[in-house]
Amino acid sequence: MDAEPISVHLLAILSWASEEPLRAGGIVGLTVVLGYALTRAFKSDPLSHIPIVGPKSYVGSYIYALKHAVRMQPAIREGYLKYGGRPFRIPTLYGWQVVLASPDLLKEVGRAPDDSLSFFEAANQDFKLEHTMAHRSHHTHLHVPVIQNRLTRNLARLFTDIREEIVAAFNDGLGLQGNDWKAIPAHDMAANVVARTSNRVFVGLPYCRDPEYIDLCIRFTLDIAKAAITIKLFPKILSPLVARYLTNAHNNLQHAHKLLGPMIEERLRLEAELGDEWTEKPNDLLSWCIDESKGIERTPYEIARRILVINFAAIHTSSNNFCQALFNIAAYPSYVPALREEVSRIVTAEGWTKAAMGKMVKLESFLAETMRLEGLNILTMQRKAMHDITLSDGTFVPVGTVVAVAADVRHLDPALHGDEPETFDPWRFLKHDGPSPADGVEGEEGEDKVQNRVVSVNEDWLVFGYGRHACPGRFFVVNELKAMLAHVLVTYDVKLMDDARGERPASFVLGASRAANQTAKVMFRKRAD
Ligand code: HEM
Repeated sequence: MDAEPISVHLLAILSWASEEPLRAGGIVGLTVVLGYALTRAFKSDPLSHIPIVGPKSYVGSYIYALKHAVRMQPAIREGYLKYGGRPFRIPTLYGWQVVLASPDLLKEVGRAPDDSLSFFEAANQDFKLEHTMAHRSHHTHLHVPVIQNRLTRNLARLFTDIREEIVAAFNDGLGLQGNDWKAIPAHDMAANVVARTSNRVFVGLPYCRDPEYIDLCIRFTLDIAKAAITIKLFPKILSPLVARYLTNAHNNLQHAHKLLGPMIEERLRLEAELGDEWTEKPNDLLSWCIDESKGIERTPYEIARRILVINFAAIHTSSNNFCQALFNIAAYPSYVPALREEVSRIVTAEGWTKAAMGKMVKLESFLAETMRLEGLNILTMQRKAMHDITLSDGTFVPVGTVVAVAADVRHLDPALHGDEPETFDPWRFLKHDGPSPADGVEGEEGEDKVQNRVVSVNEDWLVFGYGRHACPGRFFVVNELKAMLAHVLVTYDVKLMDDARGERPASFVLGASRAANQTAKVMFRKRAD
């Protein structure tokens, strides 16, 4: 199945060739519709057995696809309710999106090996990774076990560095004077603090404070997304040339090599010279990636590229969720005293440690609720069929089809997550064990527990995916996000801008992805006490 209809290529050629925008607009519009209709009309439909959401006619489904290109959520919900958890498909501008929603099928997809339902090939189709990141990082994944095992195991030891970088990054990023309020562009600030903090652990000082390197780490993900759109506008045969000359994918990789290459070279030299006697060896993700790199992976260029690949997975995912939680702190001030009390009490008793973060159950529930309602993935766990497959419910999935799991509708299902699922309830995931103060049982006090650890992966909680490709960075990032939020709560007052009129900045939704509002500002002030 070719996922890029002829119309998309025609659109590209026409819009490049024409110098009369208005007339070209009309011609392009007509061509898109005709191209799409022709593409579909002359192809047999290998997915005809999977029910469709929206109109069944060619032109009707194209108009439906255009309408839902911006917001796919209502279409997914319609399919979820209409087909009662059975697979369904939605027309998109690039072909059919097959959606799975039943717990059994999502478990099956999560467990499927990559030579059957491929995570990497689905990501490649989306982001054209073989051209934007080059094939090596796309096909080798040594960083995944490194993140999953070594990063996770070292979190307690690295926590002092994480905390130090958070404090410094907020100080530098906010630039507050005295006790005055200051309006801060929330999204950009969040990206900067997250990129610095994460890279303190990825590559260490001084690189995590180098504005040029941090800018590259933040920009890289967006450049990949833009490059993928450009590449998809042209026939596949031209992809390598388009990636090389019409996008800055290649320049970004060169840039990373220029910035990190000398340091990586020096580390490789010391490793070769001193081996196990290198007592000053940095304890960071870069060192662990070097340890695991063999043969042609073990060059400064390849290792620098791998660090960018890790940033691609880490920065925007983390900063978006931090920004969404920050908007919730600003928009729902009535919950702040309880959160502040919890953070102050635990930090006073334990200090700023990983163990202390684990005890902040109200903060964890607050973060989980933010991710449930404002998480990045409306659809998740995209997988591409590498051969014809028949799922356990009998659904036939032809080779080349991309399937995905409906995360949002499960997160909004009242049977799974309780009443009023559309409402932000920061204590939704708290459970009080034992008597509460209101019970008046003397000498006994129950304790709050969080029912849903954010790092969980199960069929009802899909923010980090599920199964063999569930996010390996989740243990790191949940600690990082909690440490950042705890720091904000006890160090700053935060409120919405006056002109927001009490309304939380709306998220930006495109297709099946959601991002925090990119332009909204939030007011910050250093707390007096
Ligand atoms: C709040 C932040 C984050 C969210 C919401 C998130 C979410 C996800 C999701 C949904 C997947 C795909 C799971 C699947 O398809 O089954 C994934 C994969 C991945 N994530 Fe994260 N992630 C976050 C942060 C991070 C961080 C900080 C790192 C690195 C330190 C990271 C590294 C990765 C990698 C390498 C993969 C690919 C795993 C594989 O190839 O098997 N992520 N993440």
